[in-house]
Amino acid sequence: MIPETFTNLHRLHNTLTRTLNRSGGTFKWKGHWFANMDMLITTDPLDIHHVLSKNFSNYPKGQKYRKLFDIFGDGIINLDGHLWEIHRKTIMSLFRQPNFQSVFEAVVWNKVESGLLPVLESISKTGMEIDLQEIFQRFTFDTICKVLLDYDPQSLSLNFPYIPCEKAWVDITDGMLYRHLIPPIFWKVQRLLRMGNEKKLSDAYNAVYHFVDKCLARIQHESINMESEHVHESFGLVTSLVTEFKSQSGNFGYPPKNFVRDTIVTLLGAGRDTTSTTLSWFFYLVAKNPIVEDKIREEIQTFLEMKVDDQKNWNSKEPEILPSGHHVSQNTRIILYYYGMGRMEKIWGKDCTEFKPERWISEKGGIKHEPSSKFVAFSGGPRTCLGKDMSFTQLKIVASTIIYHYHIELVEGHPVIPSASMVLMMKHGLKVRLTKISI
Ligand code: HEM
Repeated sequence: MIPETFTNLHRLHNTLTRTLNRSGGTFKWKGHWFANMDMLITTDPLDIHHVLSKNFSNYPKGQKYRKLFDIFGDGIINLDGHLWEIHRKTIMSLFRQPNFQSVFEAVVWNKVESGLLPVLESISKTGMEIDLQEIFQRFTFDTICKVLLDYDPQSLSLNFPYIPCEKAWVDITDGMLYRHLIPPIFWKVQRLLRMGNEKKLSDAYNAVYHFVDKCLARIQHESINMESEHVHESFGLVTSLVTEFKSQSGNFGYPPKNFVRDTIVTLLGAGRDTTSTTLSWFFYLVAKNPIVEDKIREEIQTFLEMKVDDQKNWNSKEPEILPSGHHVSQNTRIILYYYGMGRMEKIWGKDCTEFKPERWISEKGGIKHEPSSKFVAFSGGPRTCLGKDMSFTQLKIVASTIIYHYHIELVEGHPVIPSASMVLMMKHGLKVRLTKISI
């Protein structure tokens, strides 16, 4: 049953969403006794608010989560309690440094000019089809590496170089989901024997660690050989990470072993496929709705003339009853089902599956904001995504650059379906043809 579920994940999502729509948004699933995997799947905004915000302290991620996402080690995504608080404050204060946003913007613009536009220009001239998803994965990999590690691997170049760490993330996000779908005992045995999905994961982990360790060794080497007053200017993030950890942790003292590596790997993982996948689905929808493409282009033009935005697991520490009336205990794995949430008639109305960007625009013409318990793409409560602003910067710059310069046409007959991965990438990529717009 599991391998079939895995290969037909998009059908599973559709069936699950239909069932949730019929059952009022939440249902409980009793797993096999040997798997110890009872599940409560919910799309109910009140339950989501309860778990993520109101009774946050009763829903730590726990050891099970940490074992599933072992690639991130002691990175923020795996932590609970006091250590999580320190990591959160540390990363927040780095991302909120006065010049951080402008440095990030500069990195993104630079990649647009040195990588994205030359590649699109060259491909559009030949009239060949391209996989836009791959372009976005390479783009976001280069920018996140540059910001975190002060190193641009230039994976988005005309010769499309093979960089093991860049490719490894696809195996990691697929493999993580596989671990979620099978009883833990199975993947643990596979890991012990280094076979199947676990062999692939282990190779992918090694590729990531090798890349990150090499970059960190270079930073360390260069910082030793540099005049102390220049260290901060060049290697801001890694150096500041340790300094900031010490200041945030008070008497906690020195960062744990592997602190820098785990943090960098976590931020690489958090920052790459999330943004590239968002861009891929955005362009898929835009290409299917040319009127929207035209409207966006018109807006960019006006703007320029004037010179002037998955799913998660939680366990309950103490048994309790959720707002939807469902009882949860320590053995209930709670799935906050984000895919289904975006398709719930109860939340968004009968037209919830139609592409209507205007639903996000208020009567006065501004952006209509929804509470994070309803629009949960960036999570909510104390664990809200820390890279939301970064990803919006990147999404806006890339989307407007491409729409301004090119008309996008989907390659007919190419199947666009979600892959079996933690971040819902497109299984076969997004094959398109580009036509240059004469400006
Ligand atoms: C469209 C892009 C993005 C989406 C949809 C997104 C979504 C999310 C979600 C759903 C979570 C909660 C995960 C969980 O609790 O298990 C999260 C957490 C997080 N995200 Fe993002 N993210 C995006 C981009 C980024 C970027 C670019 C970064 C920065 C490099 C980033 C950094 C983080 C961090 C550090 C956390 C952990 C917060 C915590 O546990 O306190 N994200 N993100």
